[in-house]
Amino acid sequence: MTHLSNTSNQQGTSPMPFGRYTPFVPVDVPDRTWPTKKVDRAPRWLSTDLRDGNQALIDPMTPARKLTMFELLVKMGYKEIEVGFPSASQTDFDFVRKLVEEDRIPDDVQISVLTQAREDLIERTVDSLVGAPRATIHLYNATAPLFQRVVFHVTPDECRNIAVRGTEMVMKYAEERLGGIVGSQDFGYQYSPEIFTQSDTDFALSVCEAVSDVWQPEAGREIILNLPATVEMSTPNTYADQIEYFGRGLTRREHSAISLHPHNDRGTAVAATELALMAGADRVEGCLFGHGERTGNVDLVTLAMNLFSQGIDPQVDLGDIDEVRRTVEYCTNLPVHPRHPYAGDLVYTAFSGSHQDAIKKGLEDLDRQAAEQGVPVGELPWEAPYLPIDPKDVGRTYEAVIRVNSQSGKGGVAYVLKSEHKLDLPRRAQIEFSRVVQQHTDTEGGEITPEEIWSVFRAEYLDRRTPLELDSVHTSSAAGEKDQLTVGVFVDGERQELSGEGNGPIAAFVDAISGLGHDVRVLDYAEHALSAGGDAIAAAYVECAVGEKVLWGVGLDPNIVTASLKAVISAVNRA
Ligand SMILES: CC(=O)SCCNC(=O)CCNC(=O)[C@H](O)C(C)(C)COP(=O)(O)OP(=O)(O)OC[C@H]1O[C@@H](n2cnc3c(N)ncnc32)[C@H](O)[C@@H]1OP(=O)(O)O
Ligand SMILES: CC(C)C(=O)C(=O)O
Repeated sequence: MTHLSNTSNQQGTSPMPFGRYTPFVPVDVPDRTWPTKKVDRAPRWLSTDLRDGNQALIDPMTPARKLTMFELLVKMGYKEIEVGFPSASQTDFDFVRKLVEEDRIPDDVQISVLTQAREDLIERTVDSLVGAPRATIHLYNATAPLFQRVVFHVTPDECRNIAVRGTEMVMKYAEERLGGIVGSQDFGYQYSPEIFTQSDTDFALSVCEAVSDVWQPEAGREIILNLPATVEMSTPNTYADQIEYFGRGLTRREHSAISLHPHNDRGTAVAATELALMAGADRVEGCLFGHGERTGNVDLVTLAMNLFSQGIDPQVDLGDIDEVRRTVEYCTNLPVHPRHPYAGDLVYTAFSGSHQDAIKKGLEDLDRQAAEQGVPVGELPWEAPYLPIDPKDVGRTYEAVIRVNSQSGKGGVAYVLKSEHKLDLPRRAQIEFSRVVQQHTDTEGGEITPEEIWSVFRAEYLDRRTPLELDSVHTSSAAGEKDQLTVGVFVDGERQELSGEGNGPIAAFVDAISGLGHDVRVLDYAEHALSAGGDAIAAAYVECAVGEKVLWGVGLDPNIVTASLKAVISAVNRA
């Protein structure tokens, strides 16, 4: 048995055998220009959900699920859709036939089908397209030295020849079976030097040139040269260098679309794609939510939303991102991660206190600006702490933006009370109540839902009945004189009538209950209506010193005076 010894490094011996791995050797482009370029429009998109995405599923999609996915992609606005590998299985072949025979391909959509460079497979592939209004045939063979040596047992020339022969066969069968329409405006051809990232870039270029020599691209007869990062090999900049280098060396550039097909082995497919677009690529192939072989293809949703968040039209509709996610989850039978950019369950949610505080302030600031300018918030430029886009723009709501657990502070709790119950607690009351909630989360653990926050709030401030409960209130005041007040209160369940006087009803009430031995001083007071209109409920917040303790009370009542007195009672009962 071979035993791998640990590898030494400068620090000593590592438990990881890193010495087995060879650093990637990038193509040399010292005068690269892409780092200063900007992406200012969406590329041409091709969704390969029904091919690369489907071939990598534990349970490949049933025909019904394939159709659901196709319809989703069309509805979202994808104009190029790879619908399968018709020579792989009867299911794939039949699916293409279904689209063609049932006339399901909209006029502005180009389907695409993939084949290896093998005659029997090419013939079958072309047959699947008979009667199609338009389509692209996509041929591939691997150009990397490892594949030439280990998989195909060919020399570089023989490898190039596989691509050339394959292209000739596509043209031959298309002439025969499709009436010579391949190469017309509507029937296209695509070639991929598979494993482009691991290939010698000059060699991959020479194979593409040889394929183009056969195809003879010209105006109205484009060739798509698709340069896959079949396996992502290195940092995103190295892919961008390969793409710029390839584009510079390519002849007939104006009749060739340079296409990207990135995979995500290193977790940087999105970045690699964005840099490669800066390096001059025209087109991107990927899958919704990054499905596909191993770690997946580049994620089309993230790419599109990244453009959107920079003020660029993504050319696809993600206005109901949850619906897109649900459909993809149904078709693939795989869940989308809760932290998936833009679409995950948790990505518009803040749990931690300082984030919640900043988001709450940001959303309030937008509300204020909207009110000042008399426009809906949706018409204002988006700017909010911690939220790169407005969740509403993808059909998500603010409701779930802030969730509360033991990491949360006053901002989150206050946001929940305000958004769910219209209670706008004064700052010190927020701090006080967030400590109450903190005690709850520390004891119970986990998240506390808005319903639980409300029930803790009620129990703490609104529902205490002892020692005092207000039953009736009668006030009288004359100009220049102190307020006179008579109240009926239950004292530990027993009704009593009390009277007091003071500068205002609260002072008169404090005076009235002082006879019961309650030493109360009012330190701060705030009130607001919970809603507009004559029958609105008022909320009163009173900060009191009750004996030695300083604490808040809250009262709700249609009558503002009664609400204030209830707030004082709330503080006394809490004390
Ligand atoms: C990176 C990618 O995602 S590429 C797309 C990959 N997707 C798929 O493979 C899914 C669909 N494929 C299939 O169902 C099958 O591979 C089929 C039906 C197309 C072919 O099946 P089989 O005939 O059994 O061949 P198999 O899958 O084992 O392919 C290997 C053979 O094809 C050759 N081959 C592989 N790729 C290519 C290619 N692009 N062009 C020409 N020959 C190729 C291999 O060298 C090997 O040949 P050998 O048997 O002489 O050694
Ligand atoms: C066939 C090619 C484009 C492919 O799927 C890949 O290289 O990942």
